[in-house]
Amino acid sequence: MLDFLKELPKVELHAHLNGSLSISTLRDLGEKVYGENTEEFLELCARFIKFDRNSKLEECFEKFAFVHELTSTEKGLRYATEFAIRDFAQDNVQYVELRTTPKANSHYTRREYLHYVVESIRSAQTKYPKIMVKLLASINRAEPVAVAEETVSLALEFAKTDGDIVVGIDLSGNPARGKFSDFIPALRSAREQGLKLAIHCAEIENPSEIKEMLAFGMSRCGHGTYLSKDDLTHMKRHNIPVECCLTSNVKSGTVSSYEEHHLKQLMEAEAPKVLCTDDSGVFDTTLSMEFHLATQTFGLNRSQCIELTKEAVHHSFASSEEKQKMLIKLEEFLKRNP
Ligand SMILES: CNc1ncnc2c1ncn2[C@@H]1O[C@H](COP(=O)(O)O)[C@@H](O)[C@H]1O
Ligand SMILES: [Zn+2]
Repeated sequence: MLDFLKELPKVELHAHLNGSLSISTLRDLGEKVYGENTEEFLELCARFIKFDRNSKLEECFEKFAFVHELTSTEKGLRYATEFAIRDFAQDNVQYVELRTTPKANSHYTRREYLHYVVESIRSAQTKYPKIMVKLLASINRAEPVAVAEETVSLALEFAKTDGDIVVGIDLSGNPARGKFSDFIPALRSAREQGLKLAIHCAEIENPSEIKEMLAFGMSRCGHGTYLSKDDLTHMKRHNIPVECCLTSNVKSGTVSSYEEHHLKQLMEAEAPKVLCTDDSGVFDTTLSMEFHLATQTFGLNRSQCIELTKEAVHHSFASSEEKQKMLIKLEEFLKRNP
């Protein structure tokens, strides 16, 4: 089964750039950025992917500081983007929607951050022509609304010049921070001007915020862990897929075990869903492994894995021609693996 899943031309819709660098890629990046990997750096890499049974979501957000340091220069950021794409391509992901929070520091502005990422995506497309890459600009809800407004206006600007790559906005960051309603005007303006919205919703228990988010609407829902039965009916009626990230949820402690993952409820309710990695680096996983976990835990068979991939094609922010291309790749794969 794992071989079949590794070969499957998969579609990844929920991947944070700075969270998607595998441990060996972090070492590659360390060498590029610092010239060598010191013992101390290797120790930090090992600690980066370490979780214990009592790990909490809060700890994940502290972990990102380590990669953010590595990508705090133009060089680091460009390499990180290329390496993340390389890792997905190696796992036979045929389409990935990366998302990343534009940052500003002494080396770059938020506009330059996006520019470097978009340029690296373009050059990676030449180097790894089998994978198609899109980008969502992330709003970190722990940051001020003014930053969110700047992110939206930059995403709109890039959507004009690089509309084949920049397709939407993601709302993410520590769900215990910030107030969703404060971000509504920025998100609404993005949507009205043609950007798609993927929103981290119900990653933790917060019924009033979930209500606000569902009333506002979204193209896709990140995690959806604490959606009620009625909410699932809403998702089904409005054809909003839940981006399920099994390892992320279990390792960060928002779901207590794989068996209890809400993918089961989503399947039973026949509600839209997609399998994703979230942060394949931090959570030390791959999309193939996420599918494998789903087959092991919930008994999904090969054709259900294909159906899930088709659902991902359908819910991607790709153009209809691009979706058609993905489906053809799937058909070709099926012919080789009847
Ligand atoms: C574990 N569940 C999660 N829930 C919410 N937000 C998350 C996340 N995992 C990652 N991020 C968001 O993505 C950033 C890292 O990638 P970028 O620097 O943007 O490329 C994190 O700092 C956080 O804001
Ligand atoms: Zn996420």
